[in-house]
Amino acid sequence: MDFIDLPQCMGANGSVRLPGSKSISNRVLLLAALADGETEVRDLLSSDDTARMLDALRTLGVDIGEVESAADAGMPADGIGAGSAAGCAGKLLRIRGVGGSFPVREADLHLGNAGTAFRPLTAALAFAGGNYRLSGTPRMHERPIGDLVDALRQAGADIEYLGNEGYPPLAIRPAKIDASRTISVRGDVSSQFLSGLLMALPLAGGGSIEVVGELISQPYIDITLATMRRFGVVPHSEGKSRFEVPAATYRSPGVVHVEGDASAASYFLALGALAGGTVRVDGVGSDSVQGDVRFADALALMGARISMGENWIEAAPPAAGRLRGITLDCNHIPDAAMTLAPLALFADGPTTLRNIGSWRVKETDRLTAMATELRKLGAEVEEGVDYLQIKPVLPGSLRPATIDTYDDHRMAMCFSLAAFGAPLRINDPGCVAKTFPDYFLHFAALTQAVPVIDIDGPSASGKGTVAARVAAALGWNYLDSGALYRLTALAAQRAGVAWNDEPRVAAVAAGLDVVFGVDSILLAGEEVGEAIRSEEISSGASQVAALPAVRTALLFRQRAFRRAPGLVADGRDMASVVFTDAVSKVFLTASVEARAERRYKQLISKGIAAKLQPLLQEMRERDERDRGRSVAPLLQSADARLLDTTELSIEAAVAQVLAWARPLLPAQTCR
Ligand SMILES: O=C(O)C1=C[C@@H](OP(=O)(O)O)[C@@H](O)[C@H](O)C1
Ligand SMILES: C=C(OP(=O)(O)O)C(=O)O
Repeated sequence: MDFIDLPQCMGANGSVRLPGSKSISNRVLLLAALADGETEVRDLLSSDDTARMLDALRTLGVDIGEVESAADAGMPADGIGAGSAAGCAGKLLRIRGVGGSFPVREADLHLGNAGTAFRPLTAALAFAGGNYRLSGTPRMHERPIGDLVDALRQAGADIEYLGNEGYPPLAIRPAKIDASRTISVRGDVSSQFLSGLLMALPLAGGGSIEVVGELISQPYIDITLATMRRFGVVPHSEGKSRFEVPAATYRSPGVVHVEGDASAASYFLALGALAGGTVRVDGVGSDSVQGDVRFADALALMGARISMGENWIEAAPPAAGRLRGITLDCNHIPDAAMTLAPLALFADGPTTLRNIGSWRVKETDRLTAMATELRKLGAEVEEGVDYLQIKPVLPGSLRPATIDTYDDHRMAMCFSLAAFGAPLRINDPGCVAKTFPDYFLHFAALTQAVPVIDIDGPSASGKGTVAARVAAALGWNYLDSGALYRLTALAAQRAGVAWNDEPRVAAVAAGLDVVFGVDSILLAGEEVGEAIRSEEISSGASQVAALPAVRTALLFRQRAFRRAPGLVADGRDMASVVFTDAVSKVFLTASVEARAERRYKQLISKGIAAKLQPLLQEMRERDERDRGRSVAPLLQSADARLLDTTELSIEAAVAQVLAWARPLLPAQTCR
């Protein structure tokens, strides 16, 4: 399983230029493809969902060319919504419209899990007079489409379910289309059905639509109407329940500029509200056509300080105290509402997100997924049919955890925010590619991680003593990573597992039941501080540490020690593997003779019989093994400073490590 480990984050500030809006991008692509004339599309979102729409349109015979970059084109542009994301690393495309009918009349289209491709293309192709098969990911085949098919059939469309009734995949065949009678469509499962119908109706010569029952996610209909208007078709509507779509052909407006993605903005604004500084997003603002900009209102309700311009939004934490817990009907912001769930962990009281039943039929069942993963962090969560109530976690008590993301981009992005409370491992982070492939790069650039000082070195170099004292001097946490390998060796021995049995030792490492106290180490409830220091266990530790599966099993355990205000970590691969981004890296060593003598004195002082020569020999062998092992060999990282303690006192070594580190530390983490 692929994963990303996020260190606990202490602060956030800076600005992000948002990627193009997914909802606008896929609407613009479809209408530009159907229109008369050529359209230049600027700042299009480049992601899986738009790639699925582009592939489909090309398969249908639409001529789409990619041009250099938006910045190079140098032409004025009008936005869909005035707050366009100029300068964001979006694509620039030229689309030669087909003037109302796709040239390719038979095609197999794979539309991934892109609702904004699947639903509107189903509607457009139902009126296109060809033979088409539309399929998607296994999850897409679990996402309902029956209400849209029912509506299209009222106009005579010939659509067959190829799998389960009411769900993709679909077969569409040529049919006699007659949209003269009002088409009724349900809108309580997804607004994308109505959006698809609205955009397709001009292909059927126009017509009337009546929405039956409640319409969810209403602001997305405004995006649809705005995009249609931009392409020259002006529907009339009575509220959000009746629509008249004229008989008209879409006409290219020439150049279209896609504004930034308001749902993507929510993660950064939440970061600002939680951990700012101030975080600013560029590309959406008060002029945006996207309903998800109203996420900023929810943040304001929680006490965050929000400022907004036409094309930007800024968020900062409350002037005093924690965010407030809120109760909110989230029907109007179904996607951005997810971002409120991890924020609720840090509020001063419970937060209830209401009217979010549609979450159950999106990339995953988001209600259950969210509740399950929040609970892993130690939160108390109540999951209702269409609501979530989340109780906050006491400051400092969020549990480090491995978060599953269910192939849902928003789960991955939302949970990155929980790293404000604890180090996290996020599984399958690549799923963000659905709408925001670079998300984690932006997240890392905006956040300040808890600082780490790495102290690596060979055995008996004094690194443990020095590291513990540096940690005490700074008031930071301390990780003796060697102790985890020693504990693994001891636990394996006690379980009768041979130290060279890699899979079984790795399983022991993964399941270690350890509690580190100030002066104690409990293994399965038993004090083992002395037991793990024996020569036998030292040798066992060196053997199990050479097993790659054991090192992998212990990696996140070690990273979970990175808690505020800072961490001093000692070991052998802190700088090269575990905490590669440490603020200061030290390689602490001493001659092998000096180290053997130190170990000898240590043993004698504890009343343990020892001989210098065998100790020296063993230390040489251990050095050899540690240097020569294929995974994480003991070596001085290129960016680490060498500290030779052969002639140095512990006090002098501590003072040197501190003197190197102090100028590099963030101000709030220093004593
Ligand atoms: O029309 C759109 O662009 C969208 C509508 C919403 O879906 P529902 O209408 O299914 O809630 C939203 O969740 C989705 O991400 C995009
Ligand atoms: C629900 C979402 O996607 P889709 O467009 O596939 O419905 C989403 O992006 O959160």
